[in-house]
Amino acid sequence: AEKPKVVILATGGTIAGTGNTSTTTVGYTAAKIGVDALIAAVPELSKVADVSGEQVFQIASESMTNDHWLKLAKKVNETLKRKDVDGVVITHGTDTIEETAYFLNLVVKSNKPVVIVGAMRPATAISADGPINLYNAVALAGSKEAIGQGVLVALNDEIQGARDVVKTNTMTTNTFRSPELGSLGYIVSGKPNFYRASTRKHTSNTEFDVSKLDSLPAVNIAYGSANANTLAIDAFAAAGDVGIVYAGTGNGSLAAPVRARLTELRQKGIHINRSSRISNGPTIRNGENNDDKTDFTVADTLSPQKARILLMLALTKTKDSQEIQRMFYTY
Ligand SMILES: NC(=O)C[C@H](N)C(=O)O
Repeated sequence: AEKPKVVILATGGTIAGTGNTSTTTVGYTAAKIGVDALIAAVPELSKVADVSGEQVFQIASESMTNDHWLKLAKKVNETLKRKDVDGVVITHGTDTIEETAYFLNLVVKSNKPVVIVGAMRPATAISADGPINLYNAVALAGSKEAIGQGVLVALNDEIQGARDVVKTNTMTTNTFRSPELGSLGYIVSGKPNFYRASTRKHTSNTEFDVSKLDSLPAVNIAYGSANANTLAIDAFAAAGDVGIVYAGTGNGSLAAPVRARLTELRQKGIHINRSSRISNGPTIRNGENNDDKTDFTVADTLSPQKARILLMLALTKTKDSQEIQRMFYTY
């Protein structure tokens, strides 16, 4: 049978990183190796797909920006439109992999597989995880099973959905988890096994279109703690942010002075989304906070960093809080 055609779009990260010695697993340099060398290091790729590579960026993913995302999304959409392409793999740093995955999950206009992959150990390390992760990602991107599943993250033999995946450990290779809601499946000897699917809309079924956008609305995240003050949110408002995601304590709860100032900022037209600094459970509307009265929205189970993405995209479509809240329950 003919092999699937998979394009690897490389963006940098530790998967393309090099250290001084084979035992260097911290203090290495990310984003050093080009896409051709990444592919050449895994000759087994040719068993599962016809692969070609393209270097899109060469950065550590902590430096990923909205502009990078818009360029990458356009590149992915362009690539997936090609009749001679069955799926795309994106190599990426792990620090913001979950954010890029969720952004693409909302703006890719295709049912063809998109798989994002990274590594926790640099390419030069003993037992580097990059090569097996890349092999699994290519196998997944070329599979029939991955069609229509939304953007997927594949590391450590696991398949995670873009919406729910989180980096949960700063250094281990099993860092990617979808806490409580669960991973989607496993890749066993290059064969994907799916056990569940996301019920939230994604890719071809969203209302977002970035094809004509060259920037995204300014939205930043402020973080709640004991002794919270309004310095960060005041600075965001002064800088012209049109939205603020507040990573509140507990169920997105807000310290009294923070709540008062956010209420004023909402009245001035800035959109306020309550999320939680807790990594599990939904931020619920109208709990201790009367969101109907303050006209805030809540993030549901999205982390603050993913709520920022959805709020930016929502603000490209509407300024209406009820509409935005609907989107938070849809995607
Ligand atoms: N493991 C990694 O890829 C971390 C690196 N700082 C990055 O995100 O690019």
